[in-house]
Amino acid sequence: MNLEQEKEIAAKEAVKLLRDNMIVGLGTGSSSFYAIREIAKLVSNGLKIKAVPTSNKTKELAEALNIPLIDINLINSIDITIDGADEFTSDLILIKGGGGALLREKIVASLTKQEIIIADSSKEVKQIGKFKVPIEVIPFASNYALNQIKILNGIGKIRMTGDTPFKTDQANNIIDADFGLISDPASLSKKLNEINGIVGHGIFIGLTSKVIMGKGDSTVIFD
Ligand SMILES: O=C[C@H](O)[C@H](O)[C@H](O)COP(=O)(O)O
Repeated sequence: MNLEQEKEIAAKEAVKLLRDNMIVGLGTGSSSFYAIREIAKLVSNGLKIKAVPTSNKTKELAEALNIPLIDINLINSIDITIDGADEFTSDLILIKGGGGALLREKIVASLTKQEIIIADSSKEVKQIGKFKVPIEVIPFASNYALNQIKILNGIGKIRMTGDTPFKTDQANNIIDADFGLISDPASLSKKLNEINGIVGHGIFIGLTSKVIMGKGDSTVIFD
């Protein structure tokens, strides 16, 4: 079983939680895309949902697959979201944002009653931090934020696409920051939130209901 198959197995398990009339958050990334494909099949077989995408890429995919969407500003809560992660611990602390979608993902997760994370078995860690923390910053504050990250003992680098800075859906920059293994994610999360110009970061704490991890040809649940 390879990691792609594990993502797919986890995605298939997660979509079993969908019911008629739910508002469903759609994650971003390769694991989420397996789930979106499964959701499209259920919709074409009559499942009645409305979906909120976490990125422009996911929105395009959902539209192409005829999944009905709803504007996030017309709703006050989301019943269930299926999203991926770059790292997770057994106590449901995550790093997200490898694809740059962390800000909308965090907002959607904050509105969500049941946040389901799907992952392959390579994403499980004892302590987060091997994967660099993605941090979204307004371009005006990029250098300031890099210096503030240094004060927090992190080494930040602006994410590039070739020769130009990667741009998020909000036209912001991403700083990928190496803090080593993070012993106190809550404290780091709070400190990053306090830096002016940083609009979001990829440490997710207290937002996840359940991780469904594909392992071999079955799933392991963390909740
Ligand atoms: O910005 C991207 C998201 O946080 C993804 O959910 C995360 O990077 C995991 O992506 P993948 O499922 O492709 O490993």
